[in-house]
Amino acid sequence: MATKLTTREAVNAFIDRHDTFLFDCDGVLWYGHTLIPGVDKTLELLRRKGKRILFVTNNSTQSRQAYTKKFEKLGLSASENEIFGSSYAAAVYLQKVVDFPADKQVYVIGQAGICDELDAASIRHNNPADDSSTIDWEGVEAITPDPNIGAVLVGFDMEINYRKLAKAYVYLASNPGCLFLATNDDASFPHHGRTFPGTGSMVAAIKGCTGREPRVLGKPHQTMLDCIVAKYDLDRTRTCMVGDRLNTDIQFGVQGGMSTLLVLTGVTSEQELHDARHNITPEYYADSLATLNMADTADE
Ligand SMILES: O=C(O)[C@H](O)[C@H](O)COP(=O)(O)O
Ligand SMILES: [Mg+2]
Repeated sequence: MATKLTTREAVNAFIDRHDTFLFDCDGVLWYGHTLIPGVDKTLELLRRKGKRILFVTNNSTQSRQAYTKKFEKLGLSASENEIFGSSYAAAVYLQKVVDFPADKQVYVIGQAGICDELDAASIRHNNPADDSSTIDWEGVEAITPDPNIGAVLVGFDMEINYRKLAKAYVYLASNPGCLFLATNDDASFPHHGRTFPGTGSMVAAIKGCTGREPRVLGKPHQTMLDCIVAKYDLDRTRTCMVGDRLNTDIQFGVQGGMSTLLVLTGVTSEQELHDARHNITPEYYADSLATLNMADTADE
């Protein structure tokens, strides 16, 4: 049963129990370019208490470098090496795990974040914007298998269209050796208290037509967490994953041997949390990350 943080004593005990906090971004820190009220004070408070803070986002639309500028614009501070996005996870996977061949190319469905991280890892790829126009059947018939495409990588793409789906389909259906990768598979995207189609919608379209399962590189899959734990030599038992989605953030933390805090400012409502149909339960939950601002500050 999840414990709701509602008192100063409970918040103090929660904070004292942890050395490191991994924060999800969309639905926890912000909606798009709007800060969720009070979270800036929470990050300041935790840093004043000497806590390590890292950011782990499934949002593939921006690179780590671009995210540092977003943090700055919202009055938050975060260095590039404190940010782990699913585009970075995909680039690390292709470079370090797959050792992606230099003479092959990745066909990307997605936005700048993926392209920038692949560039940083010296992995060749298409420019998704080149495929953003509509297509007729003559154009579809001109799409042919391409043995130079070694992987199809799918992320959040607000310009998804039939041309892109047809290319991904042809490359994957014609070549079983072509990798099918997804930055993440979140079903929905939290935006100002509502939800909209998430990356999982784009991934499902290609799963549906090819019948192939992608390797998903973002939360809840543990590859990204293993990188973070190794890089910072984290003690999982004194690390807390803070997120708004049960089947990515909280599952990521539970499977990773960490404690977990669900906040109700994103995709999960209190009613959904208590719905017994899902089997993922956070250790703690709170109305917002800003709930932690109740903590004592006397001992800083
Ligand atoms: O559809 C998506 O890609 C996700 O909703 C979005 O990226 C989630 O980002 P996060 O909550 O992990 O920061
Ligand atoms: Mg989120």
